[in-house]
Amino acid sequence: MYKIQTLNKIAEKGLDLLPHGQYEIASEFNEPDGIIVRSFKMHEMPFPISLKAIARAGAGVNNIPLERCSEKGIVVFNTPGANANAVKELVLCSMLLASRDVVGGVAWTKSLEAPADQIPALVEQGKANFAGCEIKGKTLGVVGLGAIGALVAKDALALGMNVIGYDPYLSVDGAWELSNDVQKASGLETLLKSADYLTIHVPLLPSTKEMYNAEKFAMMKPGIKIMNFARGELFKEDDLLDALESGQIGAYVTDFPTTKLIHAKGVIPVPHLGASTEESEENCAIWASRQLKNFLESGNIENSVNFPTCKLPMRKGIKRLSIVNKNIPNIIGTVTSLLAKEGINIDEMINQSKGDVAYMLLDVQGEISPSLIQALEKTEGIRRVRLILG
Ligand SMILES: NC(=O)C1=CN([C@@H]2O[C@H](COP(=O)(O)OP(=O)(O)OC[C@H]3O[C@@H](n4cnc5c(N)ncnc54)[C@H](O)[C@@H]3O)[C@@H](O)[C@H]2O)C=CC1
Ligand SMILES: O=C(O)C(=O)COP(=O)(O)O
Repeated sequence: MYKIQTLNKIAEKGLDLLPHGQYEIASEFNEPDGIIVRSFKMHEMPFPISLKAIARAGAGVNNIPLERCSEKGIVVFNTPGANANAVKELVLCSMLLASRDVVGGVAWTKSLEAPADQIPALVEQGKANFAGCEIKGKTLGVVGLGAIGALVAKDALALGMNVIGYDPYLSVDGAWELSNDVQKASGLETLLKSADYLTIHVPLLPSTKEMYNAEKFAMMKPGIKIMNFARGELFKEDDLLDALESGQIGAYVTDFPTTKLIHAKGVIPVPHLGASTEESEENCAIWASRQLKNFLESGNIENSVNFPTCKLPMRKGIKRLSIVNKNIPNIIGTVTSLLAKEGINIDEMINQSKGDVAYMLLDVQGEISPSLIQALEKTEGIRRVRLILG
């Protein structure tokens, strides 16, 4: 029986893929085999030895201590793309909210207290306070052209905007997805100088933290409208507040409100709703559950954040060793000689590495004794050994 701990509410359609009798699912476990999480912050959480994998039902993994997971042989998955349409739709909506003061206008209308026959006249008198501009013909800068950025770029073109994009690490698949009509910025500065609207879709990493600061704001067109549905920490908050106050930034729609931002001039705070649609929650939960199930039952890894892709076909009756190790010389030799000493034959094997982490799967014939597992576990550089029976 595999124990799966859910740290956030996870859509039932995903959890239903983990059959009762084989999986036990609860929000609290002392020794879970796997965790499914959304935005719960896991940095302070201790990880028991039983924990083999974490599936993030979503894209951003900055809430997960990836380095500690790799050191402990815990595989982390995410589901980039599964919630991209939901975020894209809210970004498009936010671009309109930043252009037309619908938020202020609705609040003002709801505050009107007058006899019913006077409301239409009051509305006509007051509406001039909420007028705005159109997005057609304006230039949208999209930073990060992955799952979300590419969708936003495509739909902004369809709405008649000029779109300029920047992503120095764009994958080949990502490049195929991208419309030819998106202008490719030669550098971030070029994009920042030409954009009337800016939307950011990059992960929060040490290299992207507070990347948007006073120096960058000074490059932008005065009054630029910014949408941040990526992560709040991408912006240096005090610089942002100054730029909003001075009007250098005209509007800032953020999915990551903070105490200081909520009431600041030009801010439209959204309570982290980017991925909160029924469709996206189900997609993410289904994808996360599938990845976790596949890994626990076969040892196969696909689309992990901290591990290489590594898979062998799974068959009934197979005896498989799944071994996580440090990516250092001689481990494969040590493993194969330990197996040979016990008369274990290797039918098939695969070894892959990603940075400091390496992973191997060995389909074997022969008796795998607890003492052999212990000997493997004691080998220097080996972080985790698991026997999987097909
Ligand atoms: N508000 C919400 O509810 C949601 C927020 N997000 C956030 O949006 C981010 C992006 O999500 P996806 O598009 O699904 O991820 P993705 O992995 O498909 O795309 C990210 C893109 O950013 C690019 N990139 C990385 N560093 C960059 C840099 N310094 N400059 C320019 N481009 C850079 C990568 O090459 C990649 O193409 C996530 O990491 C997450 O933080 C994602 C989903 C929901
Ligand atoms: O997928 C992401 O990166 C998100 O920010 C979505 O977060 P959530 O799953 O809605 O808590």
